[in-house]
Amino acid sequence: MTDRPAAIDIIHVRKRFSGRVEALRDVALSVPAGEIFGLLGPNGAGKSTLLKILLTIIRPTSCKGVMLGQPIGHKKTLQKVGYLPEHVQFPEYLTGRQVIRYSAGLSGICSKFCKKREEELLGLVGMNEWANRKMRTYSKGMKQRIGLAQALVNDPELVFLDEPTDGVDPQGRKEMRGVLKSLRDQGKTIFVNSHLLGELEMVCDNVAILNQGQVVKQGSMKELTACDSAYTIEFVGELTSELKASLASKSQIKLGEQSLRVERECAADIQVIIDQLRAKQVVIEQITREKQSLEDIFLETVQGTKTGGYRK
Ligand SMILES: Nc1ncnc2c1ncn2[C@@H]1O[C@H](COP(=O)(O)OP(=O)(O)OP(=O)(O)O)[C@@H](O)[C@H]1O
Repeated sequence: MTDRPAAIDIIHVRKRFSGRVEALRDVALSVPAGEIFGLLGPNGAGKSTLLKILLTIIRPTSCKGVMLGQPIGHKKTLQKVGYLPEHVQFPEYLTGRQVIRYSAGLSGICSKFCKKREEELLGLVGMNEWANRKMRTYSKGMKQRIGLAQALVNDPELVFLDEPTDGVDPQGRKEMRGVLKSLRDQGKTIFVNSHLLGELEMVCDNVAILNQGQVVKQGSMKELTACDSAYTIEFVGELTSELKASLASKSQIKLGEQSLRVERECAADIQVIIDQLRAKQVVIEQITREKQSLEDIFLETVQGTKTGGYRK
């Protein structure tokens, strides 16, 4: 986690539903302000329940902490918050533009500013062209885009997005990532719930993994994915048998056909290895840092399985 002040800092969050389902068991989370935070977890982990507690949609069994400097549940703070629910539904007889206008009205935005805001938001989510068509004619991805626009209508400091890219095509997902990054650049905090790990990996600064109602891992994307890292040096040319033997003698170095994999503990030796290769006129094509994918970390944490690393 970074040293930024927390937009959300919570401890002892518990939720037991009446059917005795323990959806959250003593959750503690810290979400740095001005960053993109991803909450991931398998189905039923408790992600939506946590979001709904923060938004006061459901009552926690216990919850301590603050959101935007105020205790959780402080109603006025919610005026600075935006929310895109999972499976968002809007009246089918409204157009996309009308949905945004309606949300602006609910947020108390005066009609003078409403028109300008409407245009800005439609542009931001790429829906200008279809703004005057009715919701019933929209694809799932288009509905999600309008859902995102309505979540931003009050220019929130903190935005909660529950599965925002559900049903959105690859182009739309790319655009959505662009929107999230531009919101972060404006200093906003974005809290995304998702099980699309690849999506989160591309956009999040920090993540937490929730499993069976408990946070099982939390940290910056950089810290988490850097574990087990190694370097791969790709080269063109023949290694002399003497150099091969010298490299192979080190257990942290694995020699491939035209590549070398150097474990992280041996990273300080990389410069020496590069010098050795160059001295033998071996051309170095590229040096890449290997890291764990979010999927590896997720599977390792949640299921105790591992699928192997990938390069970046
Ligand atoms: N209103 C409710 N009454 C009883 N149990 C509930 C209620 N809402 C959720 N639950 C249960 O709480 C647990 C957590 O559900 P939640 O919807 O928060 O999970 P999730 O991580 O968001 O899952 P998904 O990824 O499938 O959306 C699940 O076991 C769910 O069945």
